[in-house]
Amino acid sequence: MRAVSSEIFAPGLLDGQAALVTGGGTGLGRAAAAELIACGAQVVLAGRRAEVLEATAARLGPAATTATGDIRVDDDAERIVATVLERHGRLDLLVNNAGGQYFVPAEAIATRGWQAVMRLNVGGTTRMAELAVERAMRPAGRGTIVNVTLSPHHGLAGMTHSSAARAAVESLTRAWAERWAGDGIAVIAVAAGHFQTDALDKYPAPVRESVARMVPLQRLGQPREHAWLVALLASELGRSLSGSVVTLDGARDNWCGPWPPPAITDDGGDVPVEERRPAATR
Ligand SMILES: CCCCCCCCCCC/C=C/C(=O)SCCNC(=O)CCNC(=O)[C@H](O)C(C)(C)COP(=O)(O)OP(=O)(O)OC[C@H]1O[C@@H](n2cnc3c(N)ncnc32)[C@H](O)[C@@H]1OP(=O)(O)O
Ligand SMILES: NC(=O)C1=CN([C@@H]2O[C@H](COP(=O)(O)OP(=O)(O)OC[C@H]3O[C@@H](n4cnc5c(N)ncnc54)[C@H](OP(=O)(O)O)[C@@H]3O)[C@@H](O)[C@H]2O)C=CC1
Repeated sequence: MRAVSSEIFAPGLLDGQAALVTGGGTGLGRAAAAELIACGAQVVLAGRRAEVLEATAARLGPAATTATGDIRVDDDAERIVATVLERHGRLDLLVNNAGGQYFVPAEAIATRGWQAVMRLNVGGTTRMAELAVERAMRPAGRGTIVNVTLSPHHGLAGMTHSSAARAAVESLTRAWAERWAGDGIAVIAVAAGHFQTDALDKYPAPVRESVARMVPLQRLGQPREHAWLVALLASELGRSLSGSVVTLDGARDNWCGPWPPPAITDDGGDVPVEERRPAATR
């Protein structure tokens, strides 16, 4: 019996599927795992901290199990994928969600910091994708990989190392989609804007306090919204979206300052609208 059903998808949308969600113990990964389970999938949560994974698995119920490891370490990455196959005999969906960075001005990024961000976001994501394809998806002739990246795409002050890393992942997404199409494998990137997860607590106070104002929608994204998109991409529709970067960001990509821009607002704080020409001159 299904413990919790999806709020928006038909029951059984992902029945029989086995999914691996890296970084599945927290935030966006946990929300994605919960929605995949609500749609009928079995989910393996991967991450470095066993206790975090176990707590999430207990919360999500018997369809969730765990595999501890560091996606940057080849032996760990191999063991995580092997665990999924031993447990379920298949891997239909890899959500490459584990990733991140630290907040720092571009000119202050140390070489080791740049390398750490690249190793996690590009190296770890690449290795997990390769292993999923080699060990499970190509032999099965089918699979879907969802790579979580970052919006805005026009550069993000304080996270330029991550912007560069995620641009690389989006480029790889397009290349993999083309390369693996003949193997029945779909590859899609989800460029997440600013979402309300516990991870935001680590950012400097002025960033935390103003981040929602940088989103034209004027609020942070909710993890369940991201999770719905991941479930949709795991469905049949994901196959024809292969090679795409789907941006889920409340229009953040379209504006790079606070919204509305203070310089153009009227006394009430609203964006002014131009006057229409008189009807006779239109
Ligand atoms: C003004 C413009 C405003 C724009 C505001 C936008 C705000 C947007 C916020 C919302 C968007 C949210 C996006 C998210 O992604 S939230 C998810 C966040 N989660 C994570 O980041 C988790 C994963 N992150 C990490 O594990 C680490 O950050 C890291 C990627 C660095 C990997 O850690 P690792 O353990 O490999 O690295 P080390 O700690 O060993 O460090 C290696 C070197 O990295 C440098 N470093 C690391 N941390 C810092 C720091 N806090 N400050 C400065 N330098 C740092 C450093 O060079 C390390 O080398 P050394 O140890 O030799 O010093
Ligand atoms: N929240 C937001 O606004 C946005 C988030 N994103 C991205 O979405 C993803 C999830 O973010 P969010 O949930 O907010 O943040 P979290 O920091 O909660 O998620 C990161 C997850 O990845 C895991 N992880 C980190 N490094 C490794 C590693 N080397 N090997 C295995 N697992 C690892 C962490 O678990 P553990 O430490 O136990 O290993 C954690 O569960 C990240 O890629 C993030 O950059 C993108 C845009 C916006």
